[in-house]
Amino acid sequence: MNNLTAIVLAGGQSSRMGQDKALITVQSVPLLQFVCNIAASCADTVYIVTPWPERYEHLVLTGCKFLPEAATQGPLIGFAQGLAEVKTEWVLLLACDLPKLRVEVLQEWAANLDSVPEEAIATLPHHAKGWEPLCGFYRRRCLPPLLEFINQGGRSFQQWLQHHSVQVLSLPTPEILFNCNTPEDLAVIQGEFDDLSPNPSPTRRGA
Ligand SMILES: Nc1nc2c(ncn2[C@@H]2O[C@H](COP(=O)(O)OP(=O)(O)OP(=O)(O)O)[C@@H](O)[C@H]2O)c(=O)[nH]1
Ligand SMILES: [Mg+2]
Repeated sequence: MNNLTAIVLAGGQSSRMGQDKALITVQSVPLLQFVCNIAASCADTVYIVTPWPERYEHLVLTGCKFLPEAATQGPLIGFAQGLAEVKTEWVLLLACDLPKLRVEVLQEWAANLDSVPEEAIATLPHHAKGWEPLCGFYRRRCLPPLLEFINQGGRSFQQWLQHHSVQVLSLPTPEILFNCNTPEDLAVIQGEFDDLSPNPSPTRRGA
């Protein structure tokens, strides 16, 4: 299809949510399944990096392959583990808690990877708090500097990216990065989808 692999990270503690975010359903679809299906529409190979693949075996994850981790050591280490398997020049990295991700936006970004300057190791959205490292593209050749950073004790994407050239990905709407971390975030997203439904719940509409 193209020269792209995707890595979906699904090994977080979900401590703010209080239950595994990967299995939370939005419009009846578990979040991990939603994100992986979008990833599979953009990339030939999709790896799911997680310490607990058995939790997700019942999901419909066509064309996706689990890469089991020994333990949760944070997203940067999970990414490095996935990246070690990648054979393509570019990899799309995604969190599993992005309920507003849009396939057409990722496909458009993927179609423009050829125009990213050679010196950039990644192309990512940027917002007020810095880079959005878990919804963007990295060059496979960033693995050696990433491993060096990790071996020196580094665990933060923001700190690692500070040392490198990164190209900004333009966002058609910041909404697609909506991160579902807490029960309040979940209530917001479920409320929005309820409002779009042809038969909105009478309790939400109120009198
Ligand atoms: N494979 C893997 N993924 C991780 C790890 N830590 C976080 N992630 C993933 O990284 C993404 C972003 O995680 P966060 O939203 O920051 O948080 P979280 O750890 O899942 O949840 P909190 O405990 O509430 O911070 C999610 O897709 C997580 O599943 C890890 O150790 N391994
Ligand atoms: Mg998150």
